[in-house]
Amino acid sequence: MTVIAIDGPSGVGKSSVSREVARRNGFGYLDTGAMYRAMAWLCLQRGVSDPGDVVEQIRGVDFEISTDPEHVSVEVDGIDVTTDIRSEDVSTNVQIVSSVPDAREELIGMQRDIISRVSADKGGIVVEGRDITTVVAPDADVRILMTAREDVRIARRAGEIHGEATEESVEATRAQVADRDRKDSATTSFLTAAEGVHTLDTTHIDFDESVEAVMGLIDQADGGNK
Ligand SMILES: Nc1ncnc2c1ncn2[C@@H]1O[C@H](COP(=O)(O)OP(=O)(O)OP(=O)(O)O)[C@@H](O)[C@H]1O
Ligand SMILES: Nc1ccn([C@@H]2O[C@H](COP(=O)(O)O)[C@@H](O)[C@H]2O)c(=O)n1
Repeated sequence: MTVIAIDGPSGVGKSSVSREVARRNGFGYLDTGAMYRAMAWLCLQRGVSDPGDVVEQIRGVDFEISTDPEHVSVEVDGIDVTTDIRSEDVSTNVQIVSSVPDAREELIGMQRDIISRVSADKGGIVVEGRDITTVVAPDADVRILMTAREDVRIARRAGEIHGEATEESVEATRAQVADRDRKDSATTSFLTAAEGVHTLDTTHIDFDESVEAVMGLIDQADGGNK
């Protein structure tokens, strides 16, 4: 069973690269950010923002996340929220959940259960987020911190949202990316690699090269285990 842990800031390419790496290896894929987003969606729907109440919402919810890299989906209380959790409202308010230590403990427990079950079932899993290499799966077989210069990440995200990275779209995206990283830095450490974690700087490499670099690190770890 192989566990690949990938962390990094907003827009660096964690989700897209992790999904492709999972696909190529026949592994499962877990987007932990989608879990925080789903719980934030739930709290926003119910008008809950008090930290104590946030934890209660999470404990009582019926939650499903697909770990199939070919088909990513998220359900909360039987409602498909796959698209809604990507809204600007959720993106700017996700910290109502991710900044609450008890809420994190709940989600980390769920993430560890999924990692054990799916890696046993599929032979491996690629898990991505902000605290996977350090807190959720510090014993993962391969641990990677993906980085890229902030202006490059903003241009990538702007291209994704607006179709192309024009001056206007870049400005509109800048605050979102930088703001989220600043807020997230208060609870998780994803800008510098912890001991034993590989840093993969993607500033000057494209998507395919990033995937190849992760595949190379997996091969390297496999070689070391033989
Ligand atoms: N190395 C790369 N070079 C160029 N573009 C890339 C690279 N890696 C990913 N991308 C593109 O950048 C965009 C953002 O990637 P992605 O959504 O995977 O980032 P993320 O780190 O998961 O962000 P977030 O944490 O905000 O969800 C996507 O359009 C993706 O195709
Ligand atoms: N391990 C993680 C993953 C995510 N978060 C929080 O969720 C937000 C959304 O994550 P995306 O990867 O979908 O951008 C993120 O901004 C964090 O607040 C987290 O705390 N830990």
